[in-house]
Amino acid sequence: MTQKVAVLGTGKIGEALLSGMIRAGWTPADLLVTTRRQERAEELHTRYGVTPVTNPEAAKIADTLILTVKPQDMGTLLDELAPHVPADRLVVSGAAGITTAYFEERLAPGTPVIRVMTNTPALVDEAMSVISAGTHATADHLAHTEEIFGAVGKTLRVPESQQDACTALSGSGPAYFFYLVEAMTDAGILLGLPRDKAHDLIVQSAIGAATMLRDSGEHPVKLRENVTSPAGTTINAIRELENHGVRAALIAALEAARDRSRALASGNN
Ligand SMILES: NC(=O)C1=CN([C@@H]2O[C@H](COP(=O)(O)OP(=O)(O)OC[C@H]3O[C@@H](n4cnc5c(N)ncnc54)[C@H](O)[C@@H]3O)[C@@H](O)[C@H]2O)C=CC1
Ligand SMILES: O=C(O)[C@@H]1CCC=N1
Repeated sequence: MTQKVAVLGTGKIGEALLSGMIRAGWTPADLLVTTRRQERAEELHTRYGVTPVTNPEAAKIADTLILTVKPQDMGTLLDELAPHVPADRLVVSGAAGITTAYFEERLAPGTPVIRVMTNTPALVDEAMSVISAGTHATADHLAHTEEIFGAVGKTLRVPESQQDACTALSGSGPAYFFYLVEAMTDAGILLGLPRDKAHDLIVQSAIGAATMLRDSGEHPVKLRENVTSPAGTTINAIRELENHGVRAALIAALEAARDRSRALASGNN
């Protein structure tokens, strides 16, 4: 039987997922989208051939509802949606912080809910999506969700108690790497390189390092030690990173992101 999937609130993450599903072979006719603005709906229809519907129509037609609005908009969406969702629909939330219990309290008793935290590399099929089942979600629901998010990268099942930490690590993770590239490019400027050349050098170094991390099987400490020659250049840079507390800053930064994810769960906007 054909499974229809609706993406409700098709912004950056919703569109990344949708486009990846189509690249992976999903039929656009089986994909529905909801948006707040009519022009956005037309744009998505023109770009992908998917069908724009209203939120209640999505609940009626689709087997799986993927909710990708901002956490702050989830309450309003659910107020509109919940009365229309039959209890046999699978509801997947892609929002930071919001718990499966939050949905279960607002949907018909027994409705299966799954919480997913993906990230923007979904745009290039390199997402990391972490998946947790709510009370009523079965192994089949988990497998179906993995199939959907597997279209845009890797998936990992985690206990829901780890979702806020995963949000801090991989959900927000790409931003830290972009920030690092931005800061290292500034360093290149300070050292007298043109910005475009500095950018290219750093980006290629990032791609090389990421590929080694993924493919070499080596621990990151070993990979870093291999770059760090006795009395060489790298150890001088590492000493400055340690002097400036960069490791502690990263730990504190990710802890702050985790705490913010927890706060979003308690409706703290
Ligand atoms: N941006 C990121 O890197 C990541 C975001 N997320 C999560 O994904 C969700 C979406 O984030 P983005 O795509 O960045 O936000 P976005 O703002 O680009 O997309 C959300 C979309 O939902 C629409 N919307 C809001 N209320 C609606 C309603 N009632 N009916 C229909 N459409 C509605 C908005 O118009 C907007 O287009 C958030 O919950 C966020 O926590 C998860 C992982 C990474
Ligand atoms: O910053 C945020 O809240 C979202 C969730 C993870 C990445 N972006």
